[in-house]
Amino acid sequence: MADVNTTPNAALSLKDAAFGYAGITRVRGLTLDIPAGAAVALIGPNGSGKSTLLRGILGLAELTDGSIEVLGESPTKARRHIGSLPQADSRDVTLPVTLRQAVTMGLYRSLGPLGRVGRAGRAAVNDALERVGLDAFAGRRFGELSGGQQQRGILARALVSNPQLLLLDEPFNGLDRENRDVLLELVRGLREEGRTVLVSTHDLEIAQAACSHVLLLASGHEPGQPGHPAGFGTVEDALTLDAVQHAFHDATVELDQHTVTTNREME
Ligand SMILES: Nc1ncnc2c1ncn2[C@@H]1O[C@H](COP(=O)(O)OP(=O)(O)OP(=O)(O)O)[C@@H](O)[C@H]1O
Repeated sequence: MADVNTTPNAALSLKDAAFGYAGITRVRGLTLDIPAGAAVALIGPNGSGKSTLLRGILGLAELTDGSIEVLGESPTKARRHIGSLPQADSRDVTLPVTLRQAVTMGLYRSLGPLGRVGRAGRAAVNDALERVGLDAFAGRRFGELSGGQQQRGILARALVSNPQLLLLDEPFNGLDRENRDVLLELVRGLREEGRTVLVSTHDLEIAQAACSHVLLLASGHEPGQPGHPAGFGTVEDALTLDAVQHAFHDATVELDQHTVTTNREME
């Protein structure tokens, strides 16, 4: 098991990095090393650039300034070691396939679309389904599963290739308590295995319950200006009322042992 405090390797290294689209920077000023084995909660108001940063790590948003190394490589080269769960509104859940087939698609990057899924591949699919607690649903049509089950299924697809780095974009949104607890336990388990996890969330309880580190992003001072970091460190050091208030500037924030609420942005 990797110890996040002593692991010298950075899973992710950003130096004054900025990301955006069509030459327009949407999040900037990112200088940080994320230790291998850390679970990082990515927290910030709507539009502060959380998804853009996650897409930048995948090489899907443009690096408009600075530099980035992912698992010691460029984002594109590192992609084969990354499992990702995109935000719910960008997921295609209409595929006419079973849950097992949907999860098997997570192996295609290593096999190629025409490659054969051998015994090891089938075992990996079974393991991934078991991890998210959906082995009993493997033969169901994906579209017939509940929203929470679909979300867990997509997570199984991200896990099936045994990725070193997981990027989860608001995976807890809209989940009921049962689905949320399964996911929370899973994030803890991934971290214990020494994988690195970045999870964007509006729920500070998740940061406190499952993450070792937190990266707070604030939105630009004027509409259209890029987001920027408002704090990075261990959950104990960086998840302070001051830092959260800075990230959510004009919002009223309450931070207690379990929740942070603001008068906007967070549900
Ligand atoms: N594909 C895109 N093309 C151009 N601009 C984009 C694209 N995706 C996001 N943006 C813009 O980038 C900025 C940051 O958006 P992003 O989705 O990264 O924020 P976020 O912090 O993830 O917000 P939310 O909490 O609402 O998901 C926003 O101004 C958004 O309009």
